[in-house]
Amino acid sequence: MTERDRLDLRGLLPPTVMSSEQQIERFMVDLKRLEVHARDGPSDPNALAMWRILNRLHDRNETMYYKGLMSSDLGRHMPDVRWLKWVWTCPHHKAIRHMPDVLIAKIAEYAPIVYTPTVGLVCQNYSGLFRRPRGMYFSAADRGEMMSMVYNWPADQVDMIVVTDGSRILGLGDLGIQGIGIAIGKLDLYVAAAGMNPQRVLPVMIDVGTNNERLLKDPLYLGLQEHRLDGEEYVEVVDEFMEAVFTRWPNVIVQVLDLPQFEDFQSKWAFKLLQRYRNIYRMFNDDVQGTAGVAIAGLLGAVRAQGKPLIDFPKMKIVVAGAGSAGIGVLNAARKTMARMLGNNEYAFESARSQFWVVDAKGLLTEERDNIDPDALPFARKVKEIGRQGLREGASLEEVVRQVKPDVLLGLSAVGGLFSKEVLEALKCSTSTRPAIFAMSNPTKNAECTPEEAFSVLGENIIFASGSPFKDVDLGNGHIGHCNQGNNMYLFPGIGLGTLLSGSRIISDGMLQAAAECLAEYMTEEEVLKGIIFPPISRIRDITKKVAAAVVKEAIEEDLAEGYREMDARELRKLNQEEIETYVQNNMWSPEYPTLVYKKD
Ligand SMILES: NC(=O)c1ccc[n+]([C@@H]2O[C@H](COP(=O)([O-])OP(=O)(O)OC[C@H]3O[C@@H](n4cnc5c(N)ncnc54)[C@H](O)[C@@H]3O)[C@@H](O)[C@H]2O)c1
Ligand SMILES: O=C(O)C[C@H](O)C(=O)O
Ligand SMILES: [Mg+2]
Repeated sequence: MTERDRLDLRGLLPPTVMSSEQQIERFMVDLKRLEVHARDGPSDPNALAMWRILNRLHDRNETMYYKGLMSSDLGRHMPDVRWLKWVWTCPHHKAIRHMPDVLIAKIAEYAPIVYTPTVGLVCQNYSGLFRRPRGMYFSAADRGEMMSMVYNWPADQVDMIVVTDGSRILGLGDLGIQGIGIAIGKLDLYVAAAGMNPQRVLPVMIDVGTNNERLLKDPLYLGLQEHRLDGEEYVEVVDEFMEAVFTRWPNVIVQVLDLPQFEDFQSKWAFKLLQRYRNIYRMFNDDVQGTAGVAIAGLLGAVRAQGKPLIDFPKMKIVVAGAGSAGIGVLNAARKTMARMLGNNEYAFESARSQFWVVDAKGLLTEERDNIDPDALPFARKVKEIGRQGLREGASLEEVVRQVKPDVLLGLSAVGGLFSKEVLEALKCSTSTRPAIFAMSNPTKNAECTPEEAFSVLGENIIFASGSPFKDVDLGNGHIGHCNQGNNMYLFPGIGLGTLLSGSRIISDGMLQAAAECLAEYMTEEEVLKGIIFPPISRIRDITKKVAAAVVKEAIEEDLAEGYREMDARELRKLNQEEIETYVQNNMWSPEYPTLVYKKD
């Protein structure tokens, strides 16, 4: 550590210091792991190999990497991965610069590699995959040092930070320091979808230990090998980190903006930290707030897909499986949206509550539950009420679905296959003309059901969305069962960009709501009636631009917008809708080489 401090490297490398022997062993074990995956793997070795190749390109040539991810028509010209192999074998960096068009790829093809689901596999294997550092590591061992070590980061400007403590990575549990992979993957979307400048994004891992016994015993694990800090000690570390990054990158004079997104924290901390920081710092929690917005857009899409007016949303009966950060975030937002439609008063808020049934690991949640989580408490059903519905505390998901006959079954449980054949059969009793199934857990194997399973049990008259990408289903009668990807990726890049460009000091509920409404309105009536309620990922840059514009507009209306660079608050207020979109568009980074040498013809 003394050597790292002399070289100003604190925080730029994972906390564990390894000998060269250990480094070689780590490399060899990682090499072998590919074989193991190939032999017995449910994991996809091909996806992991593609990630490695892309990652090397990311390290070597950022412009080319993002150009590859962002453009939209490789599919037609280059339907396979030949270009990646070519990049890999090309020895001359300069040669790449002269052949940009060859390297154009499409985001729909590569998002599943750099983001969900492959990013999950990457996190699970990150200690082995680690080659070059990317991002910063603030560990429990750095307490008292954070204010100075934050200056070790080489960039003077940082627009966007994605930070995780690795405690709940997708549906994969505690992956400790290896969770930094998700911060890197999310920031790839900030660049590719929102046009954030890759030089000004910072992935961060707060390493407060891990409770994953396998990692605690793994000699090649790169993080702190101690149990997680808890309570006040934990909060102190996160406080120190927040203070350090906001001290180095305040936004007033130098117009440098930073904006952290909290990602994949255990729910017990997610809500506490959100309440602690959201009114002081410009931050948001993607799993709580981003997911909620995407789910609201999906739920409103499901109402439209039944040919009903949006005002019918408060009549929907919704069963939610999973009451963690994502589930509770969705429940709160859906309840508020219903209440707003019903008159926005206390009575409306109270009556909206009765549209939800929450099933967690212990079954149906009621007021009879011992040690009830305070965040889930508002959604615990009254015993008398559910008695009349033939239900009880702890009733199984299947029973709940059978008795409630819901319009929507939404999963954020991280339990793959939870929507079993029996549960889907029970949904046949739904009183809806077109029930909706949202199997939102990630990665792929954690999805509550696949689209094939849903369409095969329930037939074609359903709406289906999943968190990870699946292919549409050929229903065999000339019809296609559409599989939507309901993932917070449709919102977080736009929320980040919109906040940055508005110059708002906080991210208000109104700004989040505007983002969700923008996504909900994005699909045309015709698309929605076909069951297409979310855009395809190939349109992510366009939807992100619109979401960002909606966030800027709302910040202006709420008088929160303080402006960005030459666009001060007064100028911002003069812009109409179209001009706001142009302003957003003009501030999106594109992967082009800057001209360094000008030559007269
Ligand atoms: N699609 C998206 O955009 C999106 C966004 C955020 C989270 N997610 C996914 O949602 C999942 C949950 O995330 P989280 O942060 O809320 O996790 P979490 O650990 O905070 O919560 C998980 C919840 O699921 C419940 N659960 C466990 N077993 C269950 C069972 N058998 N039946 C019903 N409920 C059960 C738990 O009791 C808990 O309430 C993860 O897989 C994550 O990838 C998806
Ligand atoms: O990372 C994703 O794909 C979505 C979400 O943030 C999750 O935690 O699953
Ligand atoms: Mg997440």
